[in-house]
Amino acid sequence: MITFEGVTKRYPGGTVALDDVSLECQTGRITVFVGTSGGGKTTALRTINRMVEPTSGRVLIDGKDVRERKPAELRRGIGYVIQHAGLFPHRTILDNIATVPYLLSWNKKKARDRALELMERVGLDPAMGKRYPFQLSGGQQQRVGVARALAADPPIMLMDEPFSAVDPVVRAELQDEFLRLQEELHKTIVFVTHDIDEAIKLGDRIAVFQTGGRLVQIDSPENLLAHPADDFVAGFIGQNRGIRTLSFAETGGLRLSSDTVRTATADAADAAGAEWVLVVDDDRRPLGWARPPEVTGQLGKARLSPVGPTFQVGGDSVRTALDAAVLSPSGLAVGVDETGAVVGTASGTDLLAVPTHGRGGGQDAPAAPAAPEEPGDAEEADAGGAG
Ligand SMILES: Nc1ncnc2c1ncn2[C@@H]1O[C@H](COP(=O)(O)OP(=O)(O)OP(=O)(O)O)[C@@H](O)[C@H]1O
Repeated sequence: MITFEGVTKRYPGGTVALDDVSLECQTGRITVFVGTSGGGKTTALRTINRMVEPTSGRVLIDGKDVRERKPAELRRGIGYVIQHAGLFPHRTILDNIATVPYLLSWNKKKARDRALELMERVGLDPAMGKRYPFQLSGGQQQRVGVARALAADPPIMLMDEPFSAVDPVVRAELQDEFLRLQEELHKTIVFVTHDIDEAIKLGDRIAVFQTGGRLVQIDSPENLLAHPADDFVAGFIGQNRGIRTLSFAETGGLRLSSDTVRTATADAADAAGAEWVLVVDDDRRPLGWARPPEVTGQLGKARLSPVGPTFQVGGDSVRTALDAAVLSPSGLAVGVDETGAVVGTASGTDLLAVPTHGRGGGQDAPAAPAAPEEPGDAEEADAGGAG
């Protein structure tokens, strides 16, 4: 657990980057810092590994003040990933990943074996190990950055906009793989982003910072969407709040209808009353939508409209199912099981009747307003270090 206790940071010149921030980052979970530009997210992140020293207040890791530990030793136990990866340009990919193991005096073979293992873990071909950073794409460089941060298996990872510099498709891939990796590794992760969608996708908890370094709300994504603490948070989350809330509603309990489902060999007369029927093969795989009033003979012989996106019952959220309904020619979403066989269909109204409930995690009190203080004179510590 990482604990911020009344942390304030005033830079020389008077800028208040953090204003009496108190919060907890739970062990083994992802806490995301979001908010306006200049809201203090990066400053907050860097107080954890002592790249920034607070003017007042304390940061504790598992109850111990980080100031009791030497910065270099502290940082070896904390992975750090930044935008553009920050790789050493004149070192090979393998040596970049092995940076911290080398610092820890592992022998060269062990360090390189670990680097190779991590390349596979983050989805990189180990053959790339001999290349230099400039010979990799932006997305590949970010993967190297993640591998490097994981090299010494630190329990904590600090990630400062790690996926911001890549295009949206690569970004979504990196996010998905990051979540898969976290399911295996259970690191305590603090992740900075300015992108609320990224925060909602990745965060177990989201901390929203406002200009002036004020923590406005820390909450689960569901609660943040459902109960923004104030107009600032509501505005920051933006429109589509209701639709986004549906990302957390599960389709497992949905009652699906089979009334509209027919096999390809069925006769159109059998579905005469229906405006649309979903035609399926013998394994109940969806083939397409037919309009019985316009079809004579076997349904499978009719001109079928494409099924469009489907949703996996119990696996996908109501938001995905609703998207499938909107894009379906019939207005009905097609629910399938894990083999792709049709379970049944649901209308938009059926889907919206599903209760949305949280994944857990109560609403914390927002940070108290700052007490006025004299400007501090703490200087920023060494801002380098890849560990
Ligand atoms: N070394 C520094 N010296 C003086 N002021 C600083 C320093 N670093 C940051 N600041 C100021 O502190 C405030 C918070 O900066 P910080 O980088 O933490 O914000 P942020 O929320 O991460 O912003 P962004 O989303 O734009 O990266 C800003 O006003 C910034 O200009």
